[in-house]
Amino acid sequence: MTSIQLQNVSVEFPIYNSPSRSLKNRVLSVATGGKIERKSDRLVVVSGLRDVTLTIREGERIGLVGHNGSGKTTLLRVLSGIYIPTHGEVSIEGHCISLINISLGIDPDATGYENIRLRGVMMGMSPREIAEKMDEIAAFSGLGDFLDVPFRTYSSGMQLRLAFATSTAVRPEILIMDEWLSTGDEEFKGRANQRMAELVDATKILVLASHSRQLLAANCNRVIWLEYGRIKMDGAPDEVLSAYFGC
Ligand SMILES: Nc1ncnc2c1ncn2[C@@H]1O[C@H](COP(=O)(O)OP(=O)(O)OP(=O)(O)O)[C@@H](O)[C@H]1O
Repeated sequence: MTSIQLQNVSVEFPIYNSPSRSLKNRVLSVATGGKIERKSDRLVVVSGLRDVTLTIREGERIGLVGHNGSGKTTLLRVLSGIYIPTHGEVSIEGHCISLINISLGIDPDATGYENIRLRGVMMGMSPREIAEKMDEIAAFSGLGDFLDVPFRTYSSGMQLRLAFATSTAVRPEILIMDEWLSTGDEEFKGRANQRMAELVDATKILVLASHSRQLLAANCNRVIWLEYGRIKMDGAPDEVLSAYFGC
């Protein structure tokens, strides 16, 4: 059964070389959603997440909301295995793909085809799976003969087409996103939107962080509001989004 379980998870970023003496000797809540704490004379830490306990089950489409610095990206990175919590336990059952950075693994000097392989490996695809999907990814990218030349010669739109086509070629059980990926010119955008909708439909658990009420209301069946790295509210989208957006 696909599931995610977080037990008392905290993520702290120690700040070395910080002007710690200029920070007051107490917890500082900044105007945004972040928190800086002076632990001792020598140690200043920024809290990303604080004591988060959370269970996500199959079928749930989770939306994350919160002010800048409230911990949304930190949580997505913990779920993607990029950050190991400073405290607490994370247990993830199911094949998980993160679309937080779709250009991760891309080598500017490698060709389009080589980059499809590199990115495929980064996402945990086997060489055989990559070979099976190669034609479909190449066709979806619409890059034609450009796939034989180095990535660095592509326009920024072409680079995104390649990263998008490759990153959305797998069907994970758990999908982690921080935006609705939509890229390219009008023609590509239409196809990209459809591909994203199919990907989200096929996934068993979605975790999507966004500042867009419309996007969260359209795609989520549960919304979690983070503030200062903690869960402030967790419930039905209508209820949480109304409370967060204030209407
Ligand atoms: N690499 C890092 N080093 C130090 N502090 C960090 C790091 N990454 C995040 N933080 C801190 O952790 C807190 C949470 O940041 P995070 O990026 O998770 O917020 P967010 O909710 O995604 O914000 P936004 O809406 O602006 O993207 C912030 O106070 C931030 O300063």
